[in-house]
Amino acid sequence: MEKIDEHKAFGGWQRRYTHASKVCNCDMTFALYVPPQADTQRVPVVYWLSGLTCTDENFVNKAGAQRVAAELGVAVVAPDTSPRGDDVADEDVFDMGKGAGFYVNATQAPWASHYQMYDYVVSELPALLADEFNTTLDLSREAIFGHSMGGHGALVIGLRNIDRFAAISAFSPICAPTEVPWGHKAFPKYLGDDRQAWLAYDATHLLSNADNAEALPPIRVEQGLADNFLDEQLHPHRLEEAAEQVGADVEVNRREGYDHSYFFIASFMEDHLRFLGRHLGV
Ligand SMILES: N[C@@H](CCC(=O)N[C@@H](CSC=O)C(=O)NCC(=O)O)C(=O)O
Repeated sequence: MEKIDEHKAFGGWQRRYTHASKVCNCDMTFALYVPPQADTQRVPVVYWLSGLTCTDENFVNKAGAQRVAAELGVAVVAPDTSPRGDDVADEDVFDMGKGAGFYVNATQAPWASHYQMYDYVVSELPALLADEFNTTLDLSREAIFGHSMGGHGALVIGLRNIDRFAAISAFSPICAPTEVPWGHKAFPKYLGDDRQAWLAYDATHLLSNADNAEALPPIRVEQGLADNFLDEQLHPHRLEEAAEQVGADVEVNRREGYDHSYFFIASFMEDHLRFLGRHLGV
C-alpha cells in the first residue's frame, strides 16, 4: 500500500492511498480521514460510498465531513466507486462501467474479472485497514453511509451484514434498483438476466424480507425534493413501505428545495455523522 496524498485538517489527517486489490484485480485508491483522537486511542470507522461518476475524491473535497469527524473522533473511509485501469471494461456512458460499479460482485463477462465492489468494500478493504492501521482504527466499531448509487451500496451492505454495522445512512439513495432504469441498465450487464440474482442488491427487497426487524441497524435517509432523479430513479417510498411492513427503524427526511448535489450532502453531513456517531458510541 502506498500513501499518495495527505493534508492536515481539523487537527487530523486527510490521506489518500493506493494498493493492489486482489478481488478487483487492479490497483484501487481510497481516502481516509483520521481524526486527532487517533493519536491516543483507536477510533471507530465510518465508510462513505460515493455515487455515479465519482472517485474517492468527490466526498473528500465537497462533503465537508472532516470538521465533525474530528470533533466526534471517527475515521472516515471513502473508496473509489469502481475498478480502474486500461484493462478494465467500460462503456462510454456515466451510469455503467468505470465510476458505476453499483457495489455488486459482477458475474458476467466482460465485467466479472474486475467489478467485485461488494467484496472489495465488505471484506478486502476492511481487512487491509485492520492490517495497516491496527493501532489507530477500531474495526469492531463500523457504520456505513453513502449517496445515490453509494446510498444504495450502503443500504445493501448494511442490510446484508447486520451484525457489522452499528447504523446505516444515505443521501438520495437508489432504494429499489430492480425497479428503476439505472438498475435495469446495470444489473443485467453485471449480474445476468436472472432477476433473482438482482434481488441480493435491492435494499427494499432485503428490508421487506428481514425476519427480525429489531436486529436491523437503524437507518436514516435524507432526500431532497428538488432532486431531478427522485421520481424516476430513487423511490424512497418503496423503502418506507418495506420498513412499515416489517417494523424496521427507518427515518426518511424529505427536504424542500434541495437537489441531488453535494450542496445537499454538505448541508446535512453533520446530522448524518452525529447519527452514525451516536450509534457507534461517540
Ligand atoms: N453526469 C450525470 C450525473 C452524474 C451525477 O449526478 N453523479 C452524482 C451521483 S448520481 C448517483 O449515483 C455525483 O455524486 N456526482 C459527483 C459530484 O461531485 O457531484 C448526468 O449528466 O446526469
